[in-house]
Amino acid sequence: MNQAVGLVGWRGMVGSVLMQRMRDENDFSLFQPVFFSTSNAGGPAPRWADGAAALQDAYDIDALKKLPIIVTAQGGDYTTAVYPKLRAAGWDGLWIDAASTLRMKDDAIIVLDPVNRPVIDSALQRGVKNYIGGNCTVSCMLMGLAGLFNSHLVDWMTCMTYQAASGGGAQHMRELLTQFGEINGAVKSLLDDPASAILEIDRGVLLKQQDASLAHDQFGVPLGGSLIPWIDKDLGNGVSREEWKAEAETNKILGRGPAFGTQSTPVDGLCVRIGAMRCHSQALTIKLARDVPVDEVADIVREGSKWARVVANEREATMHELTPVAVTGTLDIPVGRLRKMSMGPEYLSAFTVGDQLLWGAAEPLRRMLRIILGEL
Ligand SMILES: NC(=O)C1=CN([C@@H]2O[C@H](COP(=O)(O)OP(=O)(O)OC[C@H]3O[C@@H](n4cnc5c(N)ncnc54)[C@H](OP(=O)(O)O)[C@@H]3O)[C@@H](O)[C@H]2O)C=CC1
Ligand SMILES: N[C@@H](CC(=O)OP(=O)(O)O)C(=O)O
Repeated sequence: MNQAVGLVGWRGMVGSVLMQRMRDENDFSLFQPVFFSTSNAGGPAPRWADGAAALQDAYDIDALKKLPIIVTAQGGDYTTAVYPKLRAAGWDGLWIDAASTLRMKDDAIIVLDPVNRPVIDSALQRGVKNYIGGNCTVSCMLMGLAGLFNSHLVDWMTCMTYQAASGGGAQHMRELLTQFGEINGAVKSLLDDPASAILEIDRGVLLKQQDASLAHDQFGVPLGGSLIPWIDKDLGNGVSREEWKAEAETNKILGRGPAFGTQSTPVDGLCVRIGAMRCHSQALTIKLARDVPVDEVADIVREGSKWARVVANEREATMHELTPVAVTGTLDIPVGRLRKMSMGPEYLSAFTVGDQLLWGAAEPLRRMLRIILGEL
């Protein structure tokens, strides 16, 4: 019989995308799933999981302990509450997790195998037990630029992000759409009248955005028709936690930095929430280690991973291929706007887009499970 694998958080937003990808790729033929729930122990397993037993209690350490592998997309609070107890109870299994809680721990690897398979393989050989998905923005960026990083062509990089509502979770996506709807409703009669003045419509929009009644429980402020240049916690030094992750996680994924006896590659920028649904986009300035012609850069990007796709730096291609609308629901990571900047021949601009629920969350986890099962 196949190995048993515990699945926690399978019905959440990230978990649902993960389950769909696993079904699409026939992953369930490789293991016996044991489904857990934090809210409905004893309830039925998902309808599509033929023959799976009833849901087990995701807080039951004895039940979890029986599994050699646990995959969780339940969230950081769950990991914080359960993981230490499980290890304290002597559990020696493999923990695959979407949450950031354990990411930077010394005994954890950040998984993004198309970029860092050697780091993963070496960890498995050493007996490392914790394999954690990276921050969505970092993972999507590296899936696009793996070629340049792994060729040691990046001296430093700035990333200015345009992050989707989904990064905050399902309720944030709903709130964004509710805001758009409320704003539209506030000026609908004016919009329907071709003779109305645009500045009157604009005033109506602003009034609604500034109205305390506009839905804002999740974001705290209006996002529809606006943006929020701060994501995640305030580290107290002018840097947001999302911005801090860029350098910390990029280097850890690549196996670089003092912990690996090498220098870190500086990666820094500003992280901004915008009104996109589930694709994170990033404008990058890359200081190349040497002057590499743009067509060579394009080849290196293309060869960096099977999913990186170079978009010609032309208006039509950019408008149709380098947007959240074009990328949502696909594993493609388009990289475009490749050109040398006026600062000099070693300064390269790039723009990339990635579905943050796929490469940014679910895909690295299911691939890690396949690696462990010897199927990738
Ligand atoms: N959102 C994102 O973009 C990313 C999130 N992550 C990480 O993944 C983890 C999970 O995030 P996310 O999937 O957004 O969280 P969700 O809030 O969508 O799901 C988490 C859990 O909430 C419970 N839940 C309660 N009500 C519902 C409902 N109506 N529908 C579905 N589930 C419900 C489920 O647990 P139960 O079945 O036990 O009741 C579910 O597993 C977090 O740690 C996050 O940091 C990582 C990368 C990106
Ligand atoms: N913080 C990310 C989403 C996320 O879950 O990131 P992390 O896995 O690093 O906590 C965003 O808001 O877009």
